[in-house]
Amino acid sequence: MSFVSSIKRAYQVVAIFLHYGLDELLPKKMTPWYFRLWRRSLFWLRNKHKNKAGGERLKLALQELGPVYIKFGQMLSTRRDLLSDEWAYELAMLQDRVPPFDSQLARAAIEAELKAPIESLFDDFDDKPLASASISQVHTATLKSNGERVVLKVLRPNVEKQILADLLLMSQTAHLIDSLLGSGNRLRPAEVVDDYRTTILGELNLKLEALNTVRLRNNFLDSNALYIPYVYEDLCYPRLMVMERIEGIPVSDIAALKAQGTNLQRLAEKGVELFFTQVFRDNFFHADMHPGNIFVSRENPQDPHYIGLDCGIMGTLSDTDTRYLAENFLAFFNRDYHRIAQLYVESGWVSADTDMQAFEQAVKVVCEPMFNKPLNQISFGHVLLELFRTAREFHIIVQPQLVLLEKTLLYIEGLGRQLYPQLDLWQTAKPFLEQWMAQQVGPKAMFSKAKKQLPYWSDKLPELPELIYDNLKLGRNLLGSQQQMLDRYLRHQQRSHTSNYLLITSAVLLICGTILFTQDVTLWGANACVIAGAIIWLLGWRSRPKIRKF
Ligand SMILES: Nc1ncnc2c1ncn2[C@@H]1O[C@H](COP(=O)(O)OP(=O)(O)OP(=O)(O)O)[C@@H](O)[C@H]1O
Repeated sequence: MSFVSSIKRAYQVVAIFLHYGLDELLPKKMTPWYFRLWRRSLFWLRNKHKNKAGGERLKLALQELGPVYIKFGQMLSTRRDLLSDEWAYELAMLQDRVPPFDSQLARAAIEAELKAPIESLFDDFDDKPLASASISQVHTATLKSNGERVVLKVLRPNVEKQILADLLLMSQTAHLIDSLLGSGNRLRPAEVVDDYRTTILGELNLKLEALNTVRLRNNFLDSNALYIPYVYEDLCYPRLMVMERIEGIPVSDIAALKAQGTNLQRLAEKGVELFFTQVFRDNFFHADMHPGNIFVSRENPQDPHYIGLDCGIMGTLSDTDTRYLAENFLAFFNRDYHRIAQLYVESGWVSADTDMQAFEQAVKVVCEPMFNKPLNQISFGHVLLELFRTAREFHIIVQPQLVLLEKTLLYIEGLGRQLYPQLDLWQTAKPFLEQWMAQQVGPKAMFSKAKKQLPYWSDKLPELPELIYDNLKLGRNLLGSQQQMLDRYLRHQQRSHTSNYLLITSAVLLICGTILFTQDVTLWGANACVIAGAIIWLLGWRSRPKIRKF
């Protein structure tokens, strides 16, 4: 995007914000005189939606700004602890109720990927979209080959271009703010935008999303907590994905869940279990768990299960990070901030020269007010966020995967508390984490790790005699060539000694000859010394070893 179009887009963003009067929603203390002056200088951009409530205005503004802002709104909608119910409800509407795009464009995009007419593979393709979301649009159809009801998810036209342009603008603004705030600022908007960039770009390849969906589905095939729809892999492309159509109640529709008598406590607890299972058992977690992607099955309301969609953004952690994260949770649940600070160092998240006492003190400042509350009132996602922020002050670069995880925890927690406000994350998570830790250390863990390696060894075992023979042969050849090298080296050393000895002798004789010449004592003696010195020098020179590699 050129500089001019960047400026144009920046103006558009500001204009939309002001047209929806979002500046009026800022608290007075956040609007210093220069902000008010700047606002007045843009007097022609008036609030055109005075009659609408704040939440609705924010929703409409984000919607008009496009996918990048819509996703941001979705992220916000889960934070019921930060937003009023009315605002959260409005932002939750962003999830799958974005105005649809022309179905002819959708048809053209689908057929371009399939390289065939829709009717050749599907019956009853519905031109009216089932849902129209920020990145894609979803149409229903029936698969000709097996008569199954499916959905076709197709990317919005030009969505990549729009997203990249917006990200560039966001990143330019963030860098500008960064440099205005100086190096000591806690906000680091550029870092936030970079994280967000990685996340949102991952959503733009539906082929990748299809692969993620298959992997997550396989992890939960036998689960009574999560169902992931079947994906028709051979009908998936970068801009198109075909999968089983699911039926369920959107998790944010609490009224419908209550109406069918869903056990909300069980549902909230299952959400927490799912988070820990994905992170610790599978090390592959859904990192975009906003309510628009989660449905609840209508079957068995007393022991309900979730249905998960949209696996565009998935996270994984390294083994070490997973282990330290688990310990971190346990230390946190045990209210041991000394251990928390220590774990940051042990895990390598903090450099060894960090002022540990100061860091521990900072961790204490974050954790102590939390520890005074009952566990069911603590937001763990929020605490983790604060810990990462503290870590940043100590120049710790928190890896994007951990940030992704922290956001997921925020979602899960927001969702869980929305379903069941008394949700005690600790009671639900503790047994899981303790069991996991027990599996990681001790003889049982060693045994299970050895068991994990078993298929590898059973695969390699038949090759073992051949490998031993090859290695012995290699060893023998190596020994032979080493012996040759040693002989050559010794000969070289010997020649070098002889040559040095002769050259030194010749130098002595030449010096003696020169002295005898100057003394005018015996001319024949001086001549003999010089001649002998010259001959010996020649011999020494000739016997020099040649420079060679061994
Ligand atoms: N397999 C499916 N069966 C039934 N409905 C589906 C299915 N997949 C998607 N949908 C509907 O389409 C909506 C959008 O799908 P999805 O979340 O995958 O799209 P998206 O563009 O990635 O959206 P966002 O990024 O806003 O989450 C879902 O909220 C759901 O209502």
